[in-house]
Amino acid sequence: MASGLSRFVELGRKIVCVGRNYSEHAAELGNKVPTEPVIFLKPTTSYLKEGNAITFPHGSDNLHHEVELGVVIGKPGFQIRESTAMEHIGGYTLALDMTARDIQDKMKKKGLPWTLAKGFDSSCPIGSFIPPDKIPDPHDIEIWLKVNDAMKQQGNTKNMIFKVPFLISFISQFMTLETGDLILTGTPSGVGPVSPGDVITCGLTGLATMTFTVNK
Ligand SMILES: CC(=O)CC(=O)C(=O)O
Ligand SMILES: [Mg+2]
Repeated sequence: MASGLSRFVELGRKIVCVGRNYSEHAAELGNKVPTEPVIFLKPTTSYLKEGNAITFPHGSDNLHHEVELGVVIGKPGFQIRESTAMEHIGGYTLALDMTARDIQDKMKKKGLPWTLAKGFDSSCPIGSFIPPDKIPDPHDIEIWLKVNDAMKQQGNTKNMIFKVPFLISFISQFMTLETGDLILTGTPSGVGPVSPGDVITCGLTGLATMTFTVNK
């Protein structure tokens, strides 16, 4: 039986994303700090493993990097209480929420969903599986991203507005969380564009790094 990362990728479960979960990132894009989590989904076809290239989606000239802590669900649940939410975590991963910012801006202006801006093939590069015992507290991790060796994002998960147990509880009020589901917990500030040929390297300090190239 497959284990760890291969297990959650092979299961191909849903990707639930949290937006605007760091106040300095909400501000840099001119968004208000949310009073409840902003949630959206990526399809399972957006997963990308290391060794494969991130590809610009159709119609976009402004593709942004967003580095995020990913939480892998290890035990299914519906309407999970915040007090027991940590029991549902099977592990963690490093992830990118690649975003076609031009498409997203157009959709935001029209009040339409962000699906095409966030859910294109290769929009969810992920790193290796991190067992839960390696992260006793998901709210004390340095998270960073470089483009071609230039540091672009440097944050700490302690600055999340909505913490992981709250997010698990909130999301599961609406949809069942299944084993292998991945929750992307939002990005710190410093998001910005990438170009074809760029190399993105990112990490959770002391825990994980990963590298992806960008293709047109
Ligand atoms: C503005 C966004 O794209 C929201 C998002 O994904 C985030 O991580 O914040
Ligand atoms: Mg994001």
